[in-house]
Amino acid sequence: MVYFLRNFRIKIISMQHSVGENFERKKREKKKRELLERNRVYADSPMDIDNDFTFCQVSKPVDLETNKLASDIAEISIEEGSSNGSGSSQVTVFGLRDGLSNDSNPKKEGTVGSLSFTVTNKGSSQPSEANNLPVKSSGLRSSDKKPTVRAKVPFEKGYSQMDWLKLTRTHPDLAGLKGQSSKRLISMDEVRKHQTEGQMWTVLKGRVYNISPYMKFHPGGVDMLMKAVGKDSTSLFNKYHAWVNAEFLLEKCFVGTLDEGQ
Ligand code: HEM
Repeated sequence: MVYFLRNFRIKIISMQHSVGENFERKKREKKKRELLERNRVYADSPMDIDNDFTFCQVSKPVDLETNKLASDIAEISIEEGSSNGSGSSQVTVFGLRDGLSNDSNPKKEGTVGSLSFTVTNKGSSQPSEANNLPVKSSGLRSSDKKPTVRAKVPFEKGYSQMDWLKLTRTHPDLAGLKGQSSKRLISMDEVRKHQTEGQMWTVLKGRVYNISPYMKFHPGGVDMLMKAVGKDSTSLFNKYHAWVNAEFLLEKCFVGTLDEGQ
């Protein structure tokens, strides 16, 4: 009896096992069917469905043709007025590089992300006010412009801009006024007369300075600054460095105001 009961229990347990195994197998098959179904939907996906993976949406590859076109554009204008309300804009291009400017199809359409656009090649023609397009004075690309030659000269020991600032704080009379007031009008004739060692006058933006003490401190060199002596150097100054704060640098060299009436 005991033997029979034990056998019966073993049978029940093994049945439970096979039912459990069946259940597990069916579960696995269902999962596999689902994966196969997904694989059918993403048929052109290079992913291997037998492996564990995460689905991710990969955007379309960047249009290399559009990129190439963009690198060939010399100048571009976007006409907001011609936007057709569907997020598309009219882009006018000036001066495409050689080869592209003779394109038989001067109009190109394309999209970048959600932006769609039409590119109209105007060849080498210059934009003009006549056709209501923005005008660029030279029509040259910035890379075509000649770089301004920097002619800074190395300063002698003791003649740095810091040394100059120290001197302006300590020297009692850099302008060489010898007690005379700087609140007076100075004629151009008088400026011309001051071209000697220690008294080198120049006019800058309507103010007269004695630039003699600044000579050796000038970062552009003595020779350059000598061109300013005895004359109005405003245009020369602006040509080389309109950004320089001469009012501050030459504050202690101020001798008077130019009499513009003469
Ligand atoms: C009259 C008052 C002037 C003052 C206070 C002055 C001051 C300066 C300063 C502070 C710099 C350095 C600029 C920088 O580092 O960016 C400089 C550079 C230079 N200055 Fe003057 N300058 C004067 C007049 C002139 C004049 C009249 C000429 C030309 C005839 C000239 C030619 C130059 C040149 C060629 C450089 C170096 C170029 C460069 O840094 O780009 N400067 N000057």
